[in-house]
Amino acid sequence: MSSAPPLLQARHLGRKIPGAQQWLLKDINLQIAGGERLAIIGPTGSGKSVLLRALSMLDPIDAGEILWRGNTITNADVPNFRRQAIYLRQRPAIFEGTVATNLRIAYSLRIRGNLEFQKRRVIDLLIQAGRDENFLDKSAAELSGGEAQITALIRALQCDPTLLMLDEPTASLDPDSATAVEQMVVDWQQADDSRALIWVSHDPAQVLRIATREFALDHGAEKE
Ligand SMILES: Nc1ncnc2c1ncn2[C@@H]1O[C@H](COP(=O)(O)OP(=O)(O)OP(=O)(O)O)[C@@H](O)[C@H]1O
Repeated sequence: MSSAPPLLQARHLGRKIPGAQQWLLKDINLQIAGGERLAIIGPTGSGKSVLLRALSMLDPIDAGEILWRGNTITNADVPNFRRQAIYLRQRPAIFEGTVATNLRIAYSLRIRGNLEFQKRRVIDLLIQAGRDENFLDKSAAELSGGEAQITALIRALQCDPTLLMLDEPTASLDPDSATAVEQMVVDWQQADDSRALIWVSHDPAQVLRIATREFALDHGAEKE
């Protein structure tokens, strides 16, 4: 029986403080396959965000390698990787205009040129996140932190990634909104078993609700 390589894999991954010798991440080995929802957990300052940024190829690494579907990701592979693996930081980038402008903007990016804005699907996602169609006309400048997170998340989901990497996506949401957003993301993953999710969280109750597996960090290394 042949087994497919994992979607994303880190082998002996290390990252130092830029310009210094001190390690931020040390000898990280992890992998995630389609169908999985991996929670990265650990105390404040343990390196969760640094790890997610490294895995999403946003920061250079100083040791080891990152593989996508079994192949090391080279600079030339990054656009293709970004089409399939979307990373969302805790405070998302929001552009001028309305929420709708922000959702349409994903399609103006060359790497996603074959996709079209699907209003019905967007409205369904908004409803799932506890908003409605009127939210599309809201000025982006007036969005709260939590509303910006919802906007960025829906912008990512409508791009049909294979892997979604989320850094505390509910950090600015009230408990009800957070639960709704958790369910929206879990539903997205469960709709297709080739999809996978990495979710940084420091909330054990949330991890129990969303994750199929955990990866615990402590001082930049996997917790024993
Ligand atoms: N570029 C950098 N230069 C120096 N130190 C850094 C750099 N980036 C991150 N750090 C440090 O690395 C440690 C881990 O940071 P990180 O943001 O990954 O923590 P975290 O586990 O996500 O914490 P939190 O739960 O508070 O979000 C912190 O001590 C942080 O100050």
